[in-house]
Amino acid sequence: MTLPAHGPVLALTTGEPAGIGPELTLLLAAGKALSARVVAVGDPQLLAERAAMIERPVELLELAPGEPVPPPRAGLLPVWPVALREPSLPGRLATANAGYVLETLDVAVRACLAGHAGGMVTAPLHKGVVLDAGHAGFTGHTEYLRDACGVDEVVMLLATGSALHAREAGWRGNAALRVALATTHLPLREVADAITEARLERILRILHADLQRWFGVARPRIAVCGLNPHAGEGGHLGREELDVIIPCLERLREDGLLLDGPLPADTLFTPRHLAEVDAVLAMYHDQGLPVLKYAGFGRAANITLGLPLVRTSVDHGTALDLAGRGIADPGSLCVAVELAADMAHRGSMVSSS
Ligand SMILES: NC(=O)C1=CN([C@@H]2O[C@H](COP(=O)(O)OP(=O)(O)OC[C@H]3O[C@@H](n4cnc5c(N)ncnc54)[C@H](O)[C@@H]3O)[C@@H](O)[C@H]2O)C=CC1
Ligand SMILES: NCC(=O)COP(=O)(O)O
Repeated sequence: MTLPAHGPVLALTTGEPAGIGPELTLLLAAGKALSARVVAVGDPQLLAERAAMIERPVELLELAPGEPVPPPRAGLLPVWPVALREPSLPGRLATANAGYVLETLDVAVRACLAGHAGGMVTAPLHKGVVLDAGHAGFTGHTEYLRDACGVDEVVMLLATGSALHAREAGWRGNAALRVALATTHLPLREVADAITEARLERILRILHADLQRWFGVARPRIAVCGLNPHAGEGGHLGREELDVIIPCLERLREDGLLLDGPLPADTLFTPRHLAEVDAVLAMYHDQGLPVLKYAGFGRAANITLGLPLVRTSVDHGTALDLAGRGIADPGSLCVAVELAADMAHRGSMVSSS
């Protein structure tokens, strides 16, 4: 297989139309030429309106998936059109457009699976409006893509920009951080029951394999958080560590995985401990992500591991308060695009070898 001359094609879904996704896409296209051929998936009329609103002239080029995508050029944005269900205004959510948002994801997934794109990057969607529109059980891109790709398990990993391209094993306690989650979008009340030995084993095996595959870490060392304060204090503050996490880690260590823990999350997230490991597995969303966002909000990306395609995303949400003003920071989207390009490049090298 020949590597693409102008970088891989990446499908960039433009996200919730009332949020900052469309304008971040335009800011990205208006900036310096990228190392990938980014194709926006969204409504061309919406993009033209937002470009005028934020005063960033961008030439839109409508294409169909599979048609040749020109080399990246500042000021040019190829688009695979998906029609809004109704006109959208910044900051005003409309349930009618939830189907539009999901259709952009479907178009991107199909393009990746058909080989028309080397990966997909997602601008933020609004989970609440998708649910309000009647898509019961929708909890986010991560789970939607798992189901769309027909896999049983995926892993959400967020990484700060400085950790994304770190090829060496370990990093030295600066702001570089990779945090994966054992559970993603669950009410806190349901978290403890969701942490089973079987789930933890699947998550850790995917994390181990994809740290090798995508980050080039030959022998990943993973630190695993406890669920309870002080990792359960020997069973006095909760038994999940003794009954579930420790037995799972012991079994996986027998298979050669390098796992530390379960460790108390409060002290695990300190430079001395982080310096020893390649990634941290947090037990739930708000155990791991506040630390990651403190370390690198706006300079980090979200990666879905375990999919048969490359998917990266931003580290933030729809920021309805900023939409339409042209002041949202495109930093995380840049990181997500560059990372997806890198991953797609690696993927094509693997499949060509
Ligand atoms: N990848 C995705 O699709 C994600 C979607 N979301 C969704 O976004 C919606 C809103 O979530 P929130 O918790 O309010 O988080 P949010 O990230 O949208 O906003 C939190 C704060 O960060 C600021 N902010 C966010 N992105 C920014 C940027 N690029 N530049 C400058 N400031 C920025 C906002 O103005 C706000 O003050 C929810 O429905 C949530 O589920 C949240 C995270 C990721
Ligand atoms: N906080 C991360 C987040 O909500 C990302 O969700 P997803 O839409 O990428 O699954």
